[in-house]
Amino acid sequence: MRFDVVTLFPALFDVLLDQGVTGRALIRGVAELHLWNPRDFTRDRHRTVDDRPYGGGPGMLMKVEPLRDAIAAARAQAPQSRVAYLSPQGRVLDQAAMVELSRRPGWILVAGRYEGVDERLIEGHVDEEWSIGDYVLSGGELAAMVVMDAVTRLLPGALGHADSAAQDSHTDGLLDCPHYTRPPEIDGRRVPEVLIGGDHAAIARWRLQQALGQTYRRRPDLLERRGLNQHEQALLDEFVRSRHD
Ligand SMILES: Nc1nonc1C(=O)NCC1CCCCC1
Repeated sequence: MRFDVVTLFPALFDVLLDQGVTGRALIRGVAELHLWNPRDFTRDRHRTVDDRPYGGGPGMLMKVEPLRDAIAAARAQAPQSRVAYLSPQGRVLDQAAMVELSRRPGWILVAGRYEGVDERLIEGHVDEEWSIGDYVLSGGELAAMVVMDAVTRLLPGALGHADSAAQDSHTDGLLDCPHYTRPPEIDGRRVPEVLIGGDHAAIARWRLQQALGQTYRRRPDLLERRGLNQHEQALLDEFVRSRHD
Protein backbone atom coordinates (compact mmCIF):
# COMPACT_ATOMS: atom_id res chain seq x y z
CA MET A 1 0.00 0.00 0.00
CA ARG A 2 1.43 3.33 -1.05
CA PHE A 3 0.34 6.47 0.77
CA ASP A 4 1.13 9.91 -0.65
CA VAL A 5 0.11 12.84 1.51
CA VAL A 6 -0.18 16.42 0.30
CA THR A 7 0.37 18.60 3.37
CA LEU A 8 1.80 21.93 4.47
CA PHE A 9 3.07 20.20 7.63
CA PRO A 10 5.01 17.07 6.60
CA ALA A 11 6.82 16.94 9.95
CA LEU A 12 3.52 16.03 11.63
CA PHE A 13 3.76 12.61 9.97
CA ASP A 14 6.96 11.69 11.83
CA VAL A 15 4.71 10.18 14.50
CA LEU A 16 3.67 7.50 12.00
CA LEU A 17 7.24 6.79 10.96
CA ASP A 18 8.87 5.94 14.25
CA GLN A 19 6.26 4.11 16.29
CA GLY A 20 3.77 1.30 16.54
CA VAL A 21 1.94 -0.60 13.85
CA THR A 22 2.40 2.04 11.16
CA GLY A 23 6.10 2.47 11.96
CA ARG A 24 6.70 -1.28 11.70
CA ALA A 25 4.57 -1.56 8.56
CA LEU A 26 6.64 1.16 6.89
CA ILE A 27 9.89 -0.49 7.94
CA ARG A 28 8.65 -3.89 6.75
CA GLY A 29 7.55 -2.40 3.45
CA VAL A 30 3.93 -3.37 4.09
CA ALA A 31 3.18 0.30 3.44
CA GLU A 32 5.11 3.27 2.13
CA LEU A 33 4.64 6.96 2.81
CA HIS A 34 5.59 9.88 0.57
CA LEU A 35 4.98 13.50 1.55
CA TRP A 36 4.35 16.40 -0.82
CA ASN A 37 4.34 20.00 0.42
CA PRO A 38 2.28 22.39 -1.76
CA ARG A 39 4.70 25.17 -0.80
CA ASP A 40 7.32 23.37 -2.92
CA PHE A 41 5.00 23.82 -5.90
CA THR A 42 4.56 27.58 -5.63
CA ARG A 43 6.05 29.87 -8.26
CA ASP A 44 6.09 33.24 -6.54
CA ARG A 45 8.80 34.73 -4.39
CA HIS A 46 6.65 34.50 -1.25
CA ARG A 47 5.74 30.85 -1.93
CA THR A 48 2.06 31.72 -1.52
CA VAL A 49 -0.28 28.79 -0.81
CA ASP A 50 -3.34 30.67 0.47
CA ASP A 51 -5.42 33.70 -0.34
CA ARG A 52 -8.52 35.57 0.82
CA PRO A 53 -11.98 34.12 0.03
CA TYR A 54 -14.06 35.71 -2.74
CA GLY A 55 -17.27 37.06 -1.24
CA GLY A 56 -15.50 37.92 2.00
CA GLY A 57 -15.60 35.94 5.23
CA PRO A 58 -13.05 35.05 7.90
CA GLY A 59 -9.71 33.39 7.31
CA MET A 60 -7.92 32.22 4.21
CA LEU A 61 -8.34 29.45 1.64
CA MET A 62 -5.76 27.19 0.04
CA LYS A 63 -5.12 28.13 -3.57
CA VAL A 64 -5.69 25.66 -6.41
CA GLU A 65 -2.34 25.77 -8.20
CA PRO A 66 0.11 24.58 -5.49
CA LEU A 67 -2.27 21.76 -4.45
CA ARG A 68 -3.00 20.83 -8.07
CA ASP A 69 0.69 20.63 -8.93
CA ALA A 70 1.57 18.68 -5.78
CA ILE A 71 -1.21 16.18 -6.57
CA ALA A 72 0.03 15.90 -10.15
CA ALA A 73 3.55 15.13 -8.92
CA ALA A 74 2.18 12.43 -6.61
CA ARG A 75 -0.01 10.97 -9.38
CA ALA A 76 3.05 10.77 -11.65
CA GLN A 77 4.78 8.53 -9.11
CA ALA A 78 1.63 6.68 -8.01
CA PRO A 79 -0.50 6.37 -11.16
CA GLN A 80 -2.69 3.65 -9.64
CA SER A 81 -3.59 5.69 -6.58
CA ARG A 82 -6.84 7.60 -6.20
CA VAL A 83 -6.92 11.08 -4.68
CA ALA A 84 -8.96 11.65 -1.50
CA TYR A 85 -9.57 14.97 0.28
CA LEU A 86 -10.21 14.86 4.03
CA SER A 87 -12.96 17.16 5.30
CA PRO A 88 -16.16 17.19 7.38
CA GLN A 89 -18.05 17.35 4.04
CA GLY A 90 -16.80 13.91 3.05
CA ARG A 91 -18.23 10.40 3.33
CA VAL A 92 -17.94 9.37 6.98
CA LEU A 93 -15.64 6.34 7.18
CA ASP A 94 -16.42 3.29 9.32
CA GLN A 95 -14.53 0.00 9.68
CA ALA A 96 -16.19 -1.48 6.60
CA ALA A 97 -14.99 1.55 4.61
CA MET A 98 -11.44 1.09 5.96
CA VAL A 99 -11.52 -2.50 4.72
CA GLU A 100 -12.60 -1.22 1.29
CA LEU A 101 -9.75 1.34 1.25
CA SER A 102 -7.21 -1.31 2.29
CA ARG A 103 -7.95 -3.29 -0.87
CA ARG A 104 -6.64 -0.62 -3.23
CA PRO A 105 -2.98 -0.25 -4.31
CA GLY A 106 -2.59 3.22 -2.88
CA TRP A 107 -4.09 6.57 -1.89
CA ILE A 108 -3.05 10.19 -2.36
CA LEU A 109 -4.45 11.99 0.69
CA VAL A 110 -4.91 15.76 0.54
CA ALA A 111 -4.82 17.48 3.93
CA GLY A 112 -6.41 20.93 3.97
CA ARG A 113 -5.65 23.82 6.28
CA TYR A 114 -6.97 27.33 6.98
CA GLU A 115 -10.69 27.52 6.18
CA GLY A 116 -10.45 24.96 3.40
CA VAL A 117 -9.54 24.73 -0.26
CA ASP A 118 -10.82 26.41 -3.42
CA GLU A 119 -13.75 24.26 -4.60
CA ARG A 120 -12.22 23.99 -8.07
CA LEU A 121 -9.39 21.87 -6.60
CA ILE A 122 -11.95 19.32 -5.42
CA GLU A 123 -13.95 19.47 -8.67
CA GLY A 124 -10.95 19.10 -10.93
CA HIS A 125 -8.33 17.08 -9.07
CA VAL A 126 -9.92 15.02 -6.25
CA ASP A 127 -11.55 11.63 -6.77
CA GLU A 128 -13.18 11.12 -3.35
CA GLU A 129 -13.93 13.22 -0.26
CA TRP A 130 -13.81 11.50 3.16
CA SER A 131 -14.57 12.43 6.75
CA ILE A 132 -13.43 10.68 9.92
CA GLY A 133 -16.41 12.06 11.84
CA ASP A 134 -18.82 14.92 12.31
CA TYR A 135 -16.53 17.43 13.99
CA VAL A 136 -14.08 20.06 12.77
CA LEU A 137 -10.32 19.71 13.14
CA SER A 138 -7.78 22.45 12.51
CA GLY A 139 -6.35 20.57 9.55
CA GLY A 140 -6.72 17.42 7.53
CA GLU A 141 -3.41 15.91 8.72
CA LEU A 142 -4.77 14.13 11.80
CA ALA A 143 -7.64 12.75 9.70
CA ALA A 144 -5.13 11.47 7.14
CA MET A 145 -3.14 9.80 9.94
CA VAL A 146 -6.29 8.19 11.33
CA VAL A 147 -7.09 6.75 7.91
CA MET A 148 -3.52 5.52 7.37
CA ASP A 149 -3.48 3.86 10.81
CA ALA A 150 -6.88 2.18 10.41
CA VAL A 151 -6.04 0.97 6.87
CA THR A 152 -2.44 -0.08 7.53
CA ARG A 153 -3.35 -2.37 10.41
CA LEU A 154 -5.62 -4.30 8.03
CA LEU A 155 -2.80 -5.02 5.59
CA PRO A 156 -1.29 -8.51 5.55
CA GLY A 157 1.90 -8.53 7.61
CA ALA A 158 1.12 -5.32 9.49
CA LEU A 159 0.03 -6.92 12.76
CA GLY A 160 1.93 -9.62 14.64
CA HIS A 161 -1.08 -11.89 14.89
CA ALA A 162 -2.97 -12.04 11.59
CA ASP A 163 -6.24 -12.72 13.39
CA SER A 164 -6.12 -9.71 15.69
CA ALA A 165 -7.30 -7.27 13.03
CA ALA A 166 -10.19 -9.61 12.32
CA GLN A 167 -11.08 -9.71 16.04
CA ASP A 168 -11.13 -5.93 16.36
CA SER A 169 -14.18 -4.18 17.64
CA HIS A 170 -16.36 -2.99 14.79
CA THR A 171 -15.15 -6.01 12.91
CA ASP A 172 -18.12 -8.02 11.73
CA GLY A 173 -20.21 -4.98 12.68
CA LEU A 174 -20.07 -5.58 16.43
CA LEU A 175 -18.37 -3.86 19.35
CA ASP A 176 -15.52 -5.74 21.00
CA CYS A 177 -16.00 -8.16 23.87
CA PRO A 178 -14.38 -7.41 27.26
CA HIS A 179 -10.73 -8.48 27.66
CA TYR A 180 -8.77 -9.59 30.75
CA THR A 181 -5.18 -10.37 31.65
CA ARG A 182 -3.29 -11.35 34.82
CA PRO A 183 -3.83 -11.29 37.78
CA PRO A 184 -6.97 -13.51 37.97
CA GLU A 185 -8.38 -11.26 40.71
CA ILE A 186 -7.68 -7.63 41.50
CA ASP A 187 -9.51 -5.18 43.77
CA GLY A 188 -12.12 -7.84 44.39
CA ARG A 189 -12.90 -8.27 40.68
CA ARG A 190 -12.36 -11.70 39.15
CA VAL A 191 -11.72 -12.74 35.54
CA PRO A 192 -14.80 -14.60 34.16
CA GLU A 193 -14.21 -18.31 34.86
CA VAL A 194 -14.92 -19.32 31.25
CA LEU A 195 -11.77 -17.50 30.12
CA ILE A 196 -9.59 -19.37 32.60
CA GLY A 197 -11.11 -22.79 31.92
CA GLY A 198 -9.44 -23.39 28.57
CA ASP A 199 -12.57 -24.64 26.78
CA HIS A 200 -12.00 -22.85 23.47
CA ALA A 201 -15.50 -23.43 22.13
CA ALA A 202 -17.01 -22.05 25.34
CA ILE A 203 -14.60 -19.07 25.21
CA ALA A 204 -15.52 -18.29 21.60
CA ARG A 205 -19.22 -18.56 22.50
CA TRP A 206 -18.78 -16.27 25.52
CA ARG A 207 -16.84 -13.69 23.46
CA LEU A 208 -19.46 -13.58 20.71
CA GLN A 209 -22.26 -13.35 23.28
CA GLN A 210 -20.49 -10.49 25.06
CA ALA A 211 -19.87 -8.67 21.77
CA LEU A 212 -23.56 -9.03 20.89
CA GLY A 213 -24.61 -7.92 24.37
CA GLN A 214 -22.27 -4.93 24.47
CA THR A 215 -23.43 -3.83 21.02
CA TYR A 216 -27.08 -4.28 22.04
CA ARG A 217 -26.61 -2.11 25.11
CA ARG A 218 -24.32 0.59 23.73
CA ARG A 219 -24.90 0.75 19.97
CA PRO A 220 -28.27 -0.81 19.05
CA ASP A 221 -27.98 1.12 15.77
CA LEU A 222 -25.09 -1.14 14.75
CA LEU A 223 -27.19 -4.24 15.46
CA GLU A 224 -30.07 -2.84 13.44
CA ARG A 225 -27.77 -2.32 10.49
CA ARG A 226 -26.02 -5.67 10.80
CA GLY A 227 -28.89 -8.03 11.62
CA LEU A 228 -28.39 -11.29 13.55
CA ASN A 229 -28.58 -14.92 12.48
CA GLN A 230 -30.59 -17.40 14.55
CA HIS A 231 -27.60 -18.51 16.65
CA GLU A 232 -26.60 -14.92 17.41
CA GLN A 233 -30.17 -13.98 18.29
CA ALA A 234 -30.36 -16.92 20.73
CA LEU A 235 -27.06 -15.89 22.35
CA LEU A 236 -28.29 -12.29 22.69
CA ASP A 237 -31.63 -13.40 24.16
CA GLU A 238 -29.74 -15.46 26.75
CA PHE A 239 -27.52 -12.48 27.52
CA VAL A 240 -30.50 -10.16 28.03
CA ARG A 241 -32.34 -12.70 30.18
CA SER A 242 -29.24 -13.27 32.35
CA ARG A 243 -29.01 -9.55 33.01
CA HIS A 244 -32.62 -9.38 34.18
CA ASP A 245 -32.33 -12.47 36.39
N1 LIG B 1 -13.75 15.73 10.40
C1 LIG B 1 -12.83 15.55 9.42
N2 LIG B 1 -12.67 14.41 8.75
O1 LIG B 1 -11.68 14.60 7.87
N3 LIG B 1 -11.19 15.84 7.96
C2 LIG B 1 -11.88 16.46 8.93
C3 LIG B 1 -11.67 17.84 9.37
O2 LIG B 1 -12.28 18.29 10.32
N4 LIG B 1 -10.77 18.54 8.68
C4 LIG B 1 -10.56 19.92 9.01
C5 LIG B 1 -9.93 20.68 7.91
C6 LIG B 1 -10.61 20.48 6.59
C7 LIG B 1 -9.96 21.29 5.52
C8 LIG B 1 -9.88 22.73 5.90
C9 LIG B 1 -9.27 22.92 7.24
C10 LIG B 1 -9.92 22.13 8.31
